[in-house]
Amino acid sequence: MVESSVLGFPRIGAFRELKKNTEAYWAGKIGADQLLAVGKEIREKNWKLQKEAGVDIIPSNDFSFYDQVLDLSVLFNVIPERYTKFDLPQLDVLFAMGRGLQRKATETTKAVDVTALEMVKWFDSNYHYVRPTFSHSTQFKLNGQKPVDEYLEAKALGIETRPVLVGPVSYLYLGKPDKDSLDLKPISLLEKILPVYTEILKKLAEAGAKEVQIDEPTLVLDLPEEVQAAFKTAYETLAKAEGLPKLILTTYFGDVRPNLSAIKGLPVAGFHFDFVRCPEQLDDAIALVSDKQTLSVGVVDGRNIWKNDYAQSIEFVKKAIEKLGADKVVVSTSSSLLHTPVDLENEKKLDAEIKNWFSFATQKLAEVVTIAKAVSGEDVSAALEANAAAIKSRKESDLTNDEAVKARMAKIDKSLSTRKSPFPERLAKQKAKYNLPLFPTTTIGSFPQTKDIRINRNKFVKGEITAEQYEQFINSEIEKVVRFQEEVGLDVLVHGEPERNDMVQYFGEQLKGYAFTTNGWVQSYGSRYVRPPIIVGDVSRPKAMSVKESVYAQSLTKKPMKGMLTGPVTCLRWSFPRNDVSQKVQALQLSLALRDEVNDLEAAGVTVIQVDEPAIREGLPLRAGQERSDYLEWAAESFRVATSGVRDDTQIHSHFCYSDLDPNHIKALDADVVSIEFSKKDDPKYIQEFANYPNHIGLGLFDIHSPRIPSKEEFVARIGEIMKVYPADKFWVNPDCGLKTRGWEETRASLTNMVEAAKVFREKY
Ligand SMILES: Nc1nc2c(c(=O)[nH]1)N[C@@H](CNc1ccc(C(=O)N[C@@H](CCC(=O)N[C@@H](CCC(=O)N[C@@H](CCC(=O)O)C(=O)O)C(=O)O)C(=O)O)cc1)CN2
Ligand code: MET
Ligand SMILES: [Zn+2]
Repeated sequence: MVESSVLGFPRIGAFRELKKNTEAYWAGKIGADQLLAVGKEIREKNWKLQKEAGVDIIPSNDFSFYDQVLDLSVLFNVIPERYTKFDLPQLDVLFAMGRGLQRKATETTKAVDVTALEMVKWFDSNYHYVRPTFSHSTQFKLNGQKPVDEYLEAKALGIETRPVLVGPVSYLYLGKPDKDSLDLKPISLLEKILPVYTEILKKLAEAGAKEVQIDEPTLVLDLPEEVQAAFKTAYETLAKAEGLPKLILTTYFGDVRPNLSAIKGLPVAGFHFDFVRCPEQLDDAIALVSDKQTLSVGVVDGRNIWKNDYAQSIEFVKKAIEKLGADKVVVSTSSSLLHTPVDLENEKKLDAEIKNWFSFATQKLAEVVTIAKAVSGEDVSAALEANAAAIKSRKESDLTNDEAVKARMAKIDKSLSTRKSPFPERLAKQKAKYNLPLFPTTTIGSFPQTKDIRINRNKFVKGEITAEQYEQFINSEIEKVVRFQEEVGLDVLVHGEPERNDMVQYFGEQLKGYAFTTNGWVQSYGSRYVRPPIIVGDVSRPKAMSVKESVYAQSLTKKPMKGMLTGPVTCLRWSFPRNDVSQKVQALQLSLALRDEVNDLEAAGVTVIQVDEPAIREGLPLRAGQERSDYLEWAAESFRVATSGVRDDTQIHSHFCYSDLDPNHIKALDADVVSIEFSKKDDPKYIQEFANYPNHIGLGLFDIHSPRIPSKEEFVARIGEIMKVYPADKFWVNPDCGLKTRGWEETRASLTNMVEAAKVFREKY
């Protein structure tokens, strides 16, 4: 009998219970006990759901109140000193590391003021992890035993689970040195961290765990030699320790082949590979596995929502069984299901035909179980027939093909992706037109999405207020934001995006070729979730999407107003994409739709236009090579197709966040001004790299994930530091990213301080 396994299940709850309670806890509305109880309930539900679906290998320790990598940092005491000096309870230390904490002293507690750790993209997904931050003084030791507690919790429910841990090499390699230890290479800490891994693994074994899923996703990256070598050191050391559970070395999101020599012959009990992302690695994976090891075959997609093609998966798994034998093969999800919505059954508004093409996390449980049964020779013919019919229905549907879009795509050429003049000429015309001061100040687009805004939108969606009432409400929000910016003294204004539920979903909802969910939430970071819209067919724009709001905002002020759009690559990356058409084709279709929008904005008098591409780095293929250079080409081309239909004196802005960027990649977009997240970038080398960026640039000056307010002096110090290497006449002053997750009070205070700091430099230069 071939076993089925799941690498991780969404932890947000079917109706965002985790978000609601976490935020209530932060607001002081519920206590820690209640939050902990909610976590426990979610875990129990998830385990039971998997058990009832018939999954053989069920994960534990896939739950987290914020992020699984941050959990490990707390567990291993990788906690910079600045978080430990306030005597906070451990849960609050964890949240302070994740999102910063600033609060006044009370009679019983000290004042706290600490910024968050850096948050970065989890590989090429829209999930973000909190980057482990090491210093020379880091002392590894166990703080508690979360993985053991959760294993025992499941066991008490009568459910045997397989705990999940990020492995030592990936954990170190995904980290970075703290500001006080910039010369430290995290991987050099391997020997020091292995004892705590040994200790927690031993405790798991003592609690009864037979096997542990040890995630080493960095194996799908191009790794420096010392990191490759670290696998041998790590896993041979762990194998020597006595009384440890079996380890399943788990990789996902890509191709492991270039690193096979690093893991060949390692003393582990088995390997997991992602064959959805890279089916071509099957033969090598089979060859890697010794007769004592197992191969977990990831064929059910943890990153997308399309129904599994059973016929194809069964044939695939059978190839592994033929070579290795049924007892050596496990059928699995490709990665954790964290990246998919919880349950398709909670979608009440999806068109029935389209809904039948989808599978969310709960449905995927049945998929791994059915495939495992099928390859074990059990009769699952009814499920196979229904599946084949759904796959066929999608292939043949008229909903996916649009001849007009295809005809327009065929006509894309160089003229469509080149601005009329090179940057220096455009710059001269833009300077004359906008006459901005040195160190111009601006924001990235969104202003606080208050409860009031969400409630009004919710009423509108439910039909409790009319379209006119809603429009009036949005207009009053726009006016408030415009007046606020004038008052604070910002130079280039925004309308604040109050009409948008999300920067991608909002456009998806207006584009043809898309489907969207009402409850398909996926965790993006901490308590922030998204409902990625789903690209089901060829994409086009039936009518203008953002012109009305931007024109209204511009009508309220003499200062330049930025039109605000989400770029083609980001629309693609933050949607669930089609898997029957290339990403390039989907991005170019989106770029044509956006080009029309950009041109309409210009024609309506909105002539500073920001086209955000925060996901451009995330889309970069994980390994260097042909696929990566192709991506860089088509990603930049799509941006330019969207933005190059405008006059020279129309100023195109773009914005990027959450990644280590390469200025050369950004250069290819040829935007006039870019703003990038920067406040957590401490490495002077990185600042230097951006000093050579040819067009104008705003290096983000404060972290917008944290409610913390930087003082004017802090801004002055930071700008001063950057000015040591940076040409003053190219520098814009702005936050890291949009302010939608912030409250008004912090927003007002931070922006006031930021503008005051800009004035200091205007006088100086
Ligand atoms: N797609 C996407 N990816 C991104 C980003 C982004 O902005 N969008 N930013 C970066 C960081 N990631 C982020 C992801 C989400 C959020 C975020 O703010 N999400 C909101 C939800 C946004 C949303 O869809 N809001 C809807 C629904 C809001 C809602 O919950 N409404 C209530 C009703 C109103 C109420 O009582 O509050 C309900 O449905 O129950 C709306 O405004 O209309 C949240 O989790 O709170 C921010 C950053 C990278 N990736
Ligand atoms: N314009 C968007 C905003 O300000 C850009 C966000 S990038 C994640 O929210
Ligand atoms: Zn951003």
